Amino acid sequence: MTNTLTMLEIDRVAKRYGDSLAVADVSFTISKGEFIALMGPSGCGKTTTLRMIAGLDEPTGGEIRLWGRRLNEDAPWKRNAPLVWQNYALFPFLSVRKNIEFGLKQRGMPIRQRREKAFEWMERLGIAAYADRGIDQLSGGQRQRVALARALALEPEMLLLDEPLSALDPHLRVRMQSELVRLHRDLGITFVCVTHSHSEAFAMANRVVLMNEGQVQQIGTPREIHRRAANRFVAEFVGGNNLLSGTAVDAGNGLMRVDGPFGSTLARAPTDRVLQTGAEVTLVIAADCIDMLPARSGTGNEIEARVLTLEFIGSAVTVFLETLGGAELRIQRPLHEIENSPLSPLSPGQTVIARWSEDEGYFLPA
Ligand SMILES: Nc1ncnc2c1ncn2[C@@H]1O[C@H](COP(=O)(O)OP(=O)(O)OP(=O)(O)O)[C@@H](O)[C@H]1O
Repeated sequence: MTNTLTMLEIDRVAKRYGDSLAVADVSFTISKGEFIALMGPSGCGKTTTLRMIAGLDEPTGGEIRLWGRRLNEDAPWKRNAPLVWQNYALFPFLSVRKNIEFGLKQRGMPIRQRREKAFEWMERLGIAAYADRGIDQLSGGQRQRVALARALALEPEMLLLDEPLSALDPHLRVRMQSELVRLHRDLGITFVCVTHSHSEAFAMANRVVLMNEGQVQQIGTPREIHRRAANRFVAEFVGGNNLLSGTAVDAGNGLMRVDGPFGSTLARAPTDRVLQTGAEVTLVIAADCIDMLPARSGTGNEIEARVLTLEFIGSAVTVFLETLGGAELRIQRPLHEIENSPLSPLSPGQTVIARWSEDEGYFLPA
């Protein structure tokens, strides 16, 4: 169904190269003003999907519609007004200003006007001081800003970005992430960004399209994907999840007991299907939903476990535990919480109680 805000429709789109199917039947819609991330592992078909949206590749099946109008056979230059591809290489022999002016010149904008426009965008992206420098005299972050200014100067309705931050060092990448989010918010342009990094996708996008092997695995807000993975692939790809395999034991009251090497745990029974007693199931519990206590509190699921290792990631700590039955559990907590816990100083070999409530876990589809 097309609603008034639906800008772009990717409708059962496929792309075949000889015998191999790079994109196999992908459907999703993009509303005006959204920041969409196309995310997935290498080779999943995300770049091919973006290239088809840009008109750089023609689909071998399905239809792409912009504001309800079929785009499949339109050459990129015909789409240029609404859709702009950000990743074309910069011209190394032209100055920053001339790089930004280039597309405007191609569109026939008079010299005075395109000077003004280029200046406006250089100011906006903080690169006006380098206007007359050559591209090879710029840092990676500055080049990234030039590429953005050049694309945005064309005033697109939709900006298409393919791994825009991949060439930057980690520190700069995080800064550019915030900058892209701010630009998106200030400009109201629709952004579609390909990335293989879930932290990047989740930090920037309103909605994430997660792909694998040429197919969409899940579409949702970062929170939805984090809190309710649609399948095993998603639960594993986004990281930070515990996948507990066990046997369902009927428990009643909307709860289901699951027994496995981690012990015995209760979770809300799924509402969309009936789980038979004895069925092999996989429960997902996000690492940040598990607490660590020095002793049992008598509420929720409580499993005794031994600390294996601790991993410090900025202000968060991932603690790897082993249960008495030999299952591995991971827990993610803020560093200050670990430091101020009665368990502090937490160290390998220590015994703790891992605790989570019955509402935290959910079952993967069979
Ligand atoms: N021009 C081409 N000819 C043949 N096969 C291709 C072509 N372009 C892409 N493919 C194949 O299609 C599949 C999807 O490629 P695509 O570039 O879309 O993946 P991706 O998810 O963007 O991966 P990456 O993150 O590595 O860029 C891959 O198996 C790739 O080898």
